[in-house]
Amino acid sequence: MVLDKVNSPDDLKGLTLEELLALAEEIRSEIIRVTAQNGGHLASSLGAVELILALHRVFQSPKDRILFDVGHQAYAHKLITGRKDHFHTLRQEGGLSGFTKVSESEHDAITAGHASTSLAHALGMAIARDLAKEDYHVVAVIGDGALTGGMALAALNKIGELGKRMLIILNDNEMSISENVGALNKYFKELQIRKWVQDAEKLGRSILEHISPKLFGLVDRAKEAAKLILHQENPFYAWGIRYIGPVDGHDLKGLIHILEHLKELDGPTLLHVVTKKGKGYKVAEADPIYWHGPSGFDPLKPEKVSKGYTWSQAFGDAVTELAYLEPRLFVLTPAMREGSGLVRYSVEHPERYLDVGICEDVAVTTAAGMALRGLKPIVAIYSTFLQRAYDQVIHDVAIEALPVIFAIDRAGVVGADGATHHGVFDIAYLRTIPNLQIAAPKDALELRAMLKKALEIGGPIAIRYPRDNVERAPEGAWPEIPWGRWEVLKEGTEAYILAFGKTLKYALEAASDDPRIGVVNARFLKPLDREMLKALARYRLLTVEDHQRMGGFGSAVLEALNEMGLKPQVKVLGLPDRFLEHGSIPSLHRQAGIDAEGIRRALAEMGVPPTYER
Ligand SMILES: CC(=O)c1sc(CCOP(=O)(O)OP(=O)(O)O)c(C)[n+]1Cc1cnc(C)nc1N
Ligand SMILES: [Mg+2]
Repeated sequence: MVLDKVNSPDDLKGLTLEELLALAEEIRSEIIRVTAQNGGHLASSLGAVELILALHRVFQSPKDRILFDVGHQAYAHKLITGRKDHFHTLRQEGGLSGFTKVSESEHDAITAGHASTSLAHALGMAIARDLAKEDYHVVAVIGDGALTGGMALAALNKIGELGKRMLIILNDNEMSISENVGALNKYFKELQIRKWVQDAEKLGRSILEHISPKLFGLVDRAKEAAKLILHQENPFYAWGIRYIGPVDGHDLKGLIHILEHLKELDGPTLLHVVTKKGKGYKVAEADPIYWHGPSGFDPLKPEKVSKGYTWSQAFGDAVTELAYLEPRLFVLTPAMREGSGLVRYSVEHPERYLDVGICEDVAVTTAAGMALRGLKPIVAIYSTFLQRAYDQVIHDVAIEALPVIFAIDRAGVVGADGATHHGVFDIAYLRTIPNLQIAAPKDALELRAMLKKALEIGGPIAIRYPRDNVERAPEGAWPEIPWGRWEVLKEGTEAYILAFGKTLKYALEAASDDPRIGVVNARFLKPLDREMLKALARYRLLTVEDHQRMGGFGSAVLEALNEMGLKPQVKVLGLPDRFLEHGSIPSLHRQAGIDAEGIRRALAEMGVPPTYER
């Protein structure tokens, strides 16, 4: 195997083209093999194999810095940068991260996971390089989806103005997780269709075959002039960035050739490569949406597997039905149609559905604009990605108490995607915002009740729910819910567990048949149910949440007790003040002590030990 000979990118330099092509196929097989057992970002990584080999052939990592936006497409990069013997641990507890991670390898230029960060990182690195009068290349690989993010477009604006030497590789596969959106995306498609651009490209390259790279700049300038004369208003020119392409992102020889030339150029250059998401694996090429992130499959007989009925689907079903009852309802997603359970809704209500691209800030403020003009928008968004729109929640929604609902999916630890994706800060970053209410349903029925009530009462409301399966609620069921009121699920004589959201199941398990332990579904965090809290203050109280301990639900309870002048014995269970890495959700909960065992331990520490050894 050629891969056996590759322990660092330097080992690529001595390989023949045939060996490189063979290596690409070996890498594809290894990516399929390991993703089949561990799950992971299969289609994106298969589509970037040739590009990554060409980059590491031409540039000298780690001296040259090669950045991968989102970092989910970088499995080939991991395999050729000394991690092939650990690749089987991908996304497993204690194993390799599923994204690039600075602390994992000197070849990982950035810690990624959230989209659209690579260009600003690259700008910063180029400035630092030039200030230190050092000499290395900065190369940023960014997907067409990630390029829809405002951070990326704003960074381009600055990069063009400063004219720093760097190479931006636009990996255009016309896909985000769903089909990509946006005017730029439409323009790229047009570019690929305009045969003459490709012919001009081929002409330019064939001339280069016979002349020295030095003149490449001339040809490049000539092409620029040609494009300008032909009114080829290429947005990158407006940004002051040299645009080259589109070129075939799977033509290894051609990529090496053009990268050799581009590395000689000064100033910022964007190379537009066209790739096929899922390249080299038929099922993934045919359905890059499902195979973007499969959770595991038989590599010889790859079939889609159902993950069971999820909270995301429960949300999708509820809003799809609600839209028939409430004509002003409008649902927005920042590029997460499938993940947020909105496929059915987008088909049944296309005129009241909007995928804004990977720009959560735009999603929230667009919703604010809609609310100001009479609509009732719901922003369907992962907890971790809502972090990208914090100011918009405050400035554009909460100050005017607009009727925007935040359906916060993936609230809590999310498992194999790890620290960049755990949704464990939203309570802390939302609960201090005036006018904004926060709730967490215990099941799909309560989710339906909360969504319907939230539409009726208006005002910004955040409803958070976990990455988990949930029992399906009957279609048409719209139970009433006493807004702001908690629910006692089990009476107790000595202590009460106040559980918020997902941890309720652990609380019921821990209390099980122990008459001393009561359990409360503390489903409203803002407003807290102060009346019930006051009534329970004569017991020992244990709060538990799938969220950072600091600033979470428990903090809110402590503050409320303090304001009411009540001083019961209280213990707060939550996630520790560190980043939890990737691993299985139950294992991460166990490590954090918020599972049933952890709750029992906490109760014992409070003087209410289990009635018998378990
Ligand atoms: C992994 C993850 O969380 C991905 S990968 C991905 C699509 C990226 O499309 P791109 O065209 O850049 O790459 P491609 O897959 O190669 O086509 C999204 C939207 N997400 C979720 C997401 C949402 N929002 C933000 C801020 N970051 C991320 N990572
Ligand atoms: Mg893409």
